[in-house]
Amino acid sequence: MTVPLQAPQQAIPSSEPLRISVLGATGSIGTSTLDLVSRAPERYRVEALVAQRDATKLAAAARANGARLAVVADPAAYRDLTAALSGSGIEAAAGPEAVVEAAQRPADWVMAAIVGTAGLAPSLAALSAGRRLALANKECLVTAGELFMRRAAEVGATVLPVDSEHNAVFQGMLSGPRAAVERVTLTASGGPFRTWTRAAIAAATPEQALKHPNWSMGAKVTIDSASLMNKGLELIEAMHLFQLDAAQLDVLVHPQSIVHALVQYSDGAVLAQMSVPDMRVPIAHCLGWPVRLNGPVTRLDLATIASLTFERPDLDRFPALRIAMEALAAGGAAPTVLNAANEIAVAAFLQRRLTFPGIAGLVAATLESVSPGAAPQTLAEALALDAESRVVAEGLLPEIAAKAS
Ligand SMILES: NC(=O)C1=CN([C@@H]2O[C@H](COP(=O)(O)OP(=O)(O)OC[C@H]3O[C@@H](n4cnc5c(N)ncnc54)[C@H](OP(=O)(O)O)[C@@H]3O)[C@@H](O)[C@H]2O)C=CC1
Ligand SMILES: CC(=O)[C@@H](O)[C@H](O)COP(=O)(O)O
Ligand SMILES: [Mn+2]
Repeated sequence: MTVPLQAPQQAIPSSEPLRISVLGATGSIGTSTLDLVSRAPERYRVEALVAQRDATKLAAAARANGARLAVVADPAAYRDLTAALSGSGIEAAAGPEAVVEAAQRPADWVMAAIVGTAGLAPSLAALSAGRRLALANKECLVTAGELFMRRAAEVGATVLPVDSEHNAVFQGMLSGPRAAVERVTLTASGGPFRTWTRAAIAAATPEQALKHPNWSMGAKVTIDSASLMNKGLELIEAMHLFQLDAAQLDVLVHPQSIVHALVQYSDGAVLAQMSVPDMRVPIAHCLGWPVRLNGPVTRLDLATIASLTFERPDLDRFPALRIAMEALAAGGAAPTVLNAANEIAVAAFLQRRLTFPGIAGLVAATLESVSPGAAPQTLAEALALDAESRVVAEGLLPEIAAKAS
């Protein structure tokens, strides 16, 4: 099984607490997940919580939720973690192998919310162990979507889409039949620069780019939203999750972020999924699946919102979306190169080593310099091409930074 596009007719019996693990527990998605879990502690048993190096936050979350194991990827944070967990009885571990082991630990439900390609090996490990995987980490699918979804099918693992648009598509497709789905539209807020001129965007600072109009998220996805690269990554993510062709997918800018996606059927019906922009809605959908939980979010009040507006994306002012669409159409390993270059470019922009337009510039230049070839078929192949693309992008960075300044 992959994304379960038919809801079971009966709820899965649940006399035992659901054993859950959260990869990326200290981040925006991880925190929202644990917020839901902490509201019904009798229903869940927290197994493993994983972060990169924020030992203080991780230990606090582990204590608050009675986790069995807390893991930091960065071995340098291990001492702080053991100190913060002292006397709690919670096991501590560190290093990339410990992260993969935590992902494979017996659990009924695993949230994959590590940011970037760093999340690929642990997410794949959880999937390969047959866990029900709530997938927030879109970079996994952009880098290695073919092999990721193939592995899910081979082991019969369930993949539940967490990304708000993909969760909306998942909900829209449940009305089925799958074969009657004609078109899928992902909405984009347009980001903080939606109405800015090209000249103003060229001078945008990290602080300005980090001010998302509607969502509170980690830095990397927030910068991707500002460049619209996020929507490009999401088109590739949707293609893999729902086995769609590039021609069946499109993007509509919707500044209110109330409608998250549209699924159009062969009879002309279009299903839209709506909610206030709060990730606890799609996370709760995945946590409860196939049952609907009672969610804590503000209820949608359309009369107060009054108007929902839609416009086409401007690919001239936001070239990152065009580049991602071209990588999607090119297929093969182009998305792997695109994702790696984008991770380098976003980090460089946040470090003020690159201008905002330099993000798209560096991704385009990297795609021109690396011959992508066929889509990676193994984790080793995906990680090798990812590493090679990062080296190329780092090498091109000074030239692109000079050009774009
Ligand atoms: N935030 C959102 O609303 C949405 C996010 N997503 C996707 O979900 C993923 C997570 O996003 P978000 O929560 O915003 O990101 P954050 O930056 O807020 O959190 C990232 C998490 O990953 C951990 N982490 C980073 N690197 C590693 C590593 N090498 N090994 C182990 N853990 C690591 C961080 O730990 P530490 O704190 O120690 O650094 C942190 O817990 C991204 O792929 C994003 O695109 C998708 C839709 C919406
Ligand atoms: C919440 C979520 O799913 C993000 O990926 C969101 O899509 C970001 O907003 P944009 O629509 O601005 O990209
Ligand atoms: Mn999204």
